Amino acid sequence: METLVIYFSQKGKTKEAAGRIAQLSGADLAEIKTHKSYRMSYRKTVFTALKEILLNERPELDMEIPDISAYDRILIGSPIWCGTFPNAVLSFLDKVNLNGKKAAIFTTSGATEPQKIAMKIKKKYSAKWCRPFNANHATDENITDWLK
Ligand SMILES: Cc1cc2nc3c(=O)[nH]c(=O)nc-3n(C[C@H](O)[C@H](O)[C@H](O)COP(=O)(O)O)c2cc1C
Repeated sequence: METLVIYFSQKGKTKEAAGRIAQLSGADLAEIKTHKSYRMSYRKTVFTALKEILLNERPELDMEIPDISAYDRILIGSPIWCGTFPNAVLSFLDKVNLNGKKAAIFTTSGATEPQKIAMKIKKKYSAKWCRPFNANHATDENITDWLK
């Protein structure tokens, strides 16, 4: 099965999880990059994230959109910001067609679990959605189990 792991990460935790998931699944790995930089303090990130959520913004992407048609399975990784996905991830999801693809989300967070976000994403974007995965403290065994 051809798999793409695509992730957004501000501080590197999701990036690290994405790298391990890609390695263990033999997937291609790509990063969601935005024109605007999120290199900012925690406080400013909270402010920025809330503004983007409230205004339903879609930060402009600064990346080549991978050719989704080349993949059977898309694994989307993201930190949880203010209980949801950073809007940059929605900018990406708006640009691709996951219809008919197996897809799943994985998250890193302080504590929030990915299930509620997964429900929201499932309602908005059509795909064959699989079980979401909390990548906080995930061992290789946890990842391999999830990938089955
Ligand atoms: C703006 C902002 C909002 C956050 N909101 C939440 C939250 O609602 N729930 C939670 O458990 N963690 C929250 N966190 C913590 C991040 O999800 C966590 O640190 C994540 O692993 C960061 O991933 P990264 O290193 O890939 O950027 C938030 C962090 C930031 C910067």
